[in-house]
Amino acid sequence: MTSKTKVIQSDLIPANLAPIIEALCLVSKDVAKIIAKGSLGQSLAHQVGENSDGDGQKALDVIADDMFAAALKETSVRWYASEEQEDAILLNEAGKYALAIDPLDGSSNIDVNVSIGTIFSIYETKEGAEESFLRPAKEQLAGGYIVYGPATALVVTFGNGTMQFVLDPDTGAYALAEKAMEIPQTSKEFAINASNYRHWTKPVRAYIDDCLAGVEGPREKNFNMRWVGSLVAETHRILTRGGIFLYPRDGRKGYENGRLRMVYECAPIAFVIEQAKGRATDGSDPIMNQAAETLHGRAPLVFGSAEKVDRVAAYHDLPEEEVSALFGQRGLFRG
Ligand SMILES: O=P(O)(O)OC[C@H]1O[C@](O)(COP(=O)(O)O)[C@@H](O)[C@@H]1O
Ligand SMILES: [Mg+2]
Ligand SMILES: [Mg+2]
Repeated sequence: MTSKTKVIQSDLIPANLAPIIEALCLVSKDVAKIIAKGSLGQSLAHQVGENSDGDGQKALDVIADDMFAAALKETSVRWYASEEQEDAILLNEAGKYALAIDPLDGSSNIDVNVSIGTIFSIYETKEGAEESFLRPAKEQLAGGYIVYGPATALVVTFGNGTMQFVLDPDTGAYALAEKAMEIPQTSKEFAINASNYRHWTKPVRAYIDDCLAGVEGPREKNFNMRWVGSLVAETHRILTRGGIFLYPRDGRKGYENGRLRMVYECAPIAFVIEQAKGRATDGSDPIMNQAAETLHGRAPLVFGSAEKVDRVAAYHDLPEEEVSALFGQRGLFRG
């Protein structure tokens, strides 16, 4: 990329947010290079600490966080809230925006060469940090992610559809690949960490049981399962070929609201999905209408093809006796 060409050039990016998106793209190129060096480069996967959510902090979590914070300090971002920092930090006193970020999502995959990513969310800033981030997800100005996979791609929405830009290794710039992504409405794939089956609530167990029952069960068709352990990778797959993702609340201590954090994971992913004509709920109610109570507060997350997400909500609405019934007696809409 010559110094003249911008890292991302598109009239589809609102002018007021372009400098922030450019900063995210420039840092993402450096993060992609660090990841691409793998074990030839600095060690990325060893634990260097613990974040406020009690997760082990990998070296790359912290490296990426430092890189994004430093670059965004030069933009109009006033508050910077990160998975890797206890509290939001003041970057630019005069900044107009509040940015929340999961600098490195899918950390358990860093050392096994599986796709990982960065998730971000942008709001109009308010005076204080809490009021800037603890607000309904539908107030986001922008939401998106960068996935570091076989291709490095930026998927972003500003409220007028979901766009995909791909990093062209030949030019070193992100180029528009899709102007309006739409989630395919039919798919036979579901994504859930099935090892937690015994901890799930009855509606979620019933929904998965009925998928597993295949053609012999009430769904009368067979399904396939995927679980990458990287939210951005699952999101990208579902945006591209449909399906449903579930990280529900479960009975484990600390998982009363699932594992994913509202401010820098659920809210931006919900925004991207809804703008691609999909659906994102906590199992029953839209994520976009909800606000986190604390910066690292969690929310159960179910998203994907609208009909599938609606079906999960219907399981939550079933009377207790019907949920517990063996599959086949459920009064659910057929199809
Ligand atoms: O290991 P589990 O319980 O299956 O959870 C996997 C989920 O955890 C996450 O890795 C959490 O994100 P971080 O890696 O940023 O902490 C998601 O990307 C992924 O969907
Ligand atoms: Mg994450
Ligand atoms: Mg993370």
